[in-house]
Amino acid sequence: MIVEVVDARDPIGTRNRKLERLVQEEGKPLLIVMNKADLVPREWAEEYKRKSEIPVVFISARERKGTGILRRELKKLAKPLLGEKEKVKVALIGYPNVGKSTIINTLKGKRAVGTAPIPGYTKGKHLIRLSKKLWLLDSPGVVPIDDFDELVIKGGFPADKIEEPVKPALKLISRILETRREAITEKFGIEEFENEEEILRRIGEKRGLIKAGGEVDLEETARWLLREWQTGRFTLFASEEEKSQDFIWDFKDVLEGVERELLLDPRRILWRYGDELREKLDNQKRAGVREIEGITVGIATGFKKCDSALKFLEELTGKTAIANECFGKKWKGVIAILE
Ligand SMILES: Nc1nc2c(ncn2[C@@H]2O[C@H](COP(=O)(O)OP(=O)(O)OP(=O)(O)O)[C@@H](O)[C@H]2O)c(=O)[nH]1
Repeated sequence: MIVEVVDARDPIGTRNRKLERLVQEEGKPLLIVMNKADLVPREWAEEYKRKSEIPVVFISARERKGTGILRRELKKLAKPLLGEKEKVKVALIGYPNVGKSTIINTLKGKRAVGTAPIPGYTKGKHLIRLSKKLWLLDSPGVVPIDDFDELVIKGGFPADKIEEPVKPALKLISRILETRREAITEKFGIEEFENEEEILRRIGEKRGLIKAGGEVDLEETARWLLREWQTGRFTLFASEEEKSQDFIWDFKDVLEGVERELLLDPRRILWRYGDELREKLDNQKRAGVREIEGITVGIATGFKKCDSALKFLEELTGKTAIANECFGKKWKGVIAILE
């Protein structure tokens, strides 16, 4: 089976139709995995999925979202083969830097394969067990890119090592304008412009990348922009603020319990509901807030730091935490009383 890994921000640029045709001609099952879905809005992803004639799954390997769906889809597609074969091998194929190694790590659940923002990092081959008969093969980004500027945009050549970065950066800007023009305004505050070069110059001005004579250092600016793009810090879509709205509010039960018992000391709440919360705790951000007799009780989990979880609750409620208790190992959560 073939899984074509694609960058969800640039599916047109990172899908390879020739490869897809070849796989289909061979009669092998093909699944398109749009990775880095955390960098695109959900509606956009769903629209894309609806239009595709090949099965598509959106995931964020880095945020460990959607991997359950991916596993299920792999098993579903493998089903017709599983009856007749001893072992079905799943091969991940894609351009460099689309996140193949990160996907493998996530599916395996451990840090099995090295990942790095430096393109071309994956070396050698690994077989990883997905189920008794289903095996995943990690292979390097084998899809060749002929055009150098395209190679850079797709992250196939580290931005810092490019000798002449301006041309690929201008091409990237032009690609961004084509895909989603507003991103330039949202990210850099640039509303009107003559052409790509003016955009690049103004980005340099904003970042203070100025040469000795007072002119904008276009090359440094180009490298910076390409680096932002390659590492995923520059997103075409939702800003961080919009993304933080994307929470699942499912502590209703716990909060109702808290209300019933009016246990307003967070330590006691944690003691009583700790196991339940720990069970629900993973890296998916969740939060719940409830007013109980003029006091606000809030729970948030799935954060890297307790402080961030607490800050989130404070911002959400516009109140200050007067007591809180932190919990969780890798992913942290907090339960707090806010006033
Ligand atoms: N935002 C975001 N970044 C991701 C995601 N998955 C991977 N990345 C980042 O993309 C970069 C490349 O990831 P890798 O897993 O090394 O990519 P690869 O396809 O194995 O790359 P090669 O080794 O060059 O073939 C790293 O900086 C990852 O952290 C994701 O779901 N979201």
